Amino acid sequence: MQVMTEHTERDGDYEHHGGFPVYAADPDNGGPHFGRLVEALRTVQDLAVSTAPPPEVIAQAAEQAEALAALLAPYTAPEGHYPAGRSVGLPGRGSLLMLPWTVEKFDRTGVRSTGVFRRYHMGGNGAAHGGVLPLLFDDLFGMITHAAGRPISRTGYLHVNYRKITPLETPLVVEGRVDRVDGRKTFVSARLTEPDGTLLADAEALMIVLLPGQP
Ligand SMILES: CCCCC/C=C\C/C=C\C/C=C\C/C=C\CCCC(=O)SCCNC(=O)CCNC(=O)[C@H](O)C(C)(C)COP(=O)(O)OP(=O)(O)OC[C@H]1O[C@@H](n2cnc3c(N)ncnc32)[C@H](O)[C@@H]1OP(=O)(O)O
Repeated sequence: MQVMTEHTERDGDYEHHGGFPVYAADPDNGGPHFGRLVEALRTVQDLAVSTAPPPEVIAQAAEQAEALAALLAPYTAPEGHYPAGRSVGLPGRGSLLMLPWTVEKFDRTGVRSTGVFRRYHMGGNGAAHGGVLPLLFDDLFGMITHAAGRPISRTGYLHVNYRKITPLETPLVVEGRVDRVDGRKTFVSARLTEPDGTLLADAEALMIVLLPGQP
């Protein structure tokens, strides 16, 4: 996947991306063990919201979690200088915040991503939490805008239509594109479906190109 593509219609300003620093993808995806660490942490997240261990096991888990945090804490780095969010070869670009989905198509005509919602993403009665769908769509819309060669943009609005209960642990597809461009405004839309095409949710959003210096 190409990142920070070279140029667009706002050529002169493009390198500034508003007030954003220029990010680059991590070509090593965080090195040989990073993907494994992120996957293990995701499994811990799944278990943290779905297990009921006895107090002595909780105490042991707390100690191990505290030890892990102490191990990593000395290596805190500035934004854009850690692999999370920049490892485009990993699910969710290696960011625990993002859904662990895999980008399958990334070009000017749109972006498609596939994956599952896991136990961690559950809302009520076995279905995906309503809040994780906007997260999926928002990140997709950022990628769509980027893949279309637009400078860094922020979401002005994001509208989600929940059409059907979104299941967990079921392979799903999300795909979207730029519908229209009007100056700084990029209008985008996307659909979340089951592999057989059953529509679960659709969304539309307005992405607004940042002006120089805008945060
Ligand atoms: C990080 C990547 C690392 C590399 C890894 C590799 C690959 C990754 C791939 C892709 C990812 C790449 C990049 C993604 C990076 C960053 C994306 C971050 C996205 C976000 O983090 S997103 C967070 C939620 N987002 C906000 O936090 C926005 C808060 N907000 C504001 O910051 C301002 O609001 C702002 C600046 C957006 C606009 O403010 P402003 O003052 O400059 O402009 P203004 O208000 O004049 O709007 C201009 C025109 O939009 C119309 N308009 C505005 N809002 C509207 C609305 N709601 N409905 C209808 N129309 C609306 C106006 O009516 C006017 O229209 P007109 O010109 O026609 O009059």
